[in-house]
Amino acid sequence: MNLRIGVIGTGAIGEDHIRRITNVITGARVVALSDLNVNRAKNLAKKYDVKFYVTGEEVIEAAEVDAVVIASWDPTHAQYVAASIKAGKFVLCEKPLATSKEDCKRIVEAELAGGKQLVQVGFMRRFDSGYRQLKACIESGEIGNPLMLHCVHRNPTPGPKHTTEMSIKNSVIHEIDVLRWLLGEDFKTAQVLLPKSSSLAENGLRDPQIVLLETQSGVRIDIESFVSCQYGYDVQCEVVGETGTIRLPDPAAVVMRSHGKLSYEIFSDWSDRFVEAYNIEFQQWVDGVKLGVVAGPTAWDGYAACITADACTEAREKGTIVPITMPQCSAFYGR
Ligand SMILES: NC(=O)C1=CN([C@@H]2O[C@H](COP(=O)(O)OP(=O)(O)OC[C@H]3O[C@@H](n4cnc5c(N)ncnc54)[C@H](O)[C@@H]3O)[C@@H](O)[C@H]2O)C=CC1
Ligand SMILES: O=C1[C@@H](O)[C@H](O)[C@@H](O)[C@H](O)[C@H]1O
Repeated sequence: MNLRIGVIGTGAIGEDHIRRITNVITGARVVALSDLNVNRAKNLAKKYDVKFYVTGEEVIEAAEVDAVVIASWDPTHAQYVAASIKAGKFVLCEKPLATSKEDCKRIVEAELAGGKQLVQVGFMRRFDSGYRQLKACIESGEIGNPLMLHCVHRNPTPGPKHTTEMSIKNSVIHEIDVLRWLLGEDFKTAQVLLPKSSSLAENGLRDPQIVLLETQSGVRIDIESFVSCQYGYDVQCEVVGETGTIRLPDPAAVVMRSHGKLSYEIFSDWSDRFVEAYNIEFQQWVDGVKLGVVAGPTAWDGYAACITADACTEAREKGTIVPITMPQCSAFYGR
């Protein structure tokens, strides 16, 4: 039987997820949706023949909704995740789980109190075949212990309300999660360096930024965040180990020799670059929910990422290295 899904937030990725659930994956269908942008949401409801609700809470509480997808703006996630837990429904919340560690902590506590894992966070890079290959290679011991990671996260242009803080809490949060998963350990310090800002970064945005993280075992990581790089969407990751290095592969692309140049296309945003990862993420989420389990990054992972992102914000504001204190993870989250 199809899992009946309610979607909250039908902007860029919300619409893409509706398309994905309807046309790409199996075992689920969208039955309800809601968005502050009523016209857009109603048009989508009509296109996909699903019920429109005025509020996200109504979607969560609707009798016909088995599970919820949250794809509204970052600061709205915490309230909808909390309402989903209260309603006892599985929920896939786009990243970040919340915009502060305090909100994440409340979510973790509510889930613990309910006694059942219901929350998955949309850290889809864990499902990307390139990152999976990196993880398998690290775990094989082929390059020895990882010592340093060099990462790049570039977007052509930022969204209309993008802030200096969001470069980390909305964007670099992907690296924070996927590197924590890749290395199997938490971080112990954060520092943020602010190079000369691009003249194309508007409204006082500090861009680029360099995030420096140190893991508990001493692995050093640098992440370049550049949200107005202009030329395309570019995600890179190199792991330097004791006996070799490995690098995240770019997605397969046609190589062109023409007009005296050798070239291949660079994607313009996340939706194409990680399309396979989103598809796998959603298929596994649906399959897991039907079995009554969360099959991806948990509320605890969302909490751990947010603690690290908050430390980065503090480090940028203070201009210092900030220690990261990770609370003891409950056995409930299997760690
Ligand atoms: N995993 C990933 O790679 C990606 C994740 N995201 C995340 O997905 C979320 C949505 O991002 P986009 O689609 O790019 O933004 P968007 O601005 O295109 O869409 C967000 C939608 O949420 C709606 N909304 C805002 N507050 C609401 C509320 N209280 N109730 C219902 N609807 C509300 C807005 O009207 C808008 O239509 C964000 O949290 C973002 O961080 C976005 C892009 C990629
Ligand atoms: O999650 C995403 C966006 O919200 C964010 O703004 C982008 O920087 C990321 O690359 C994308 O994956």
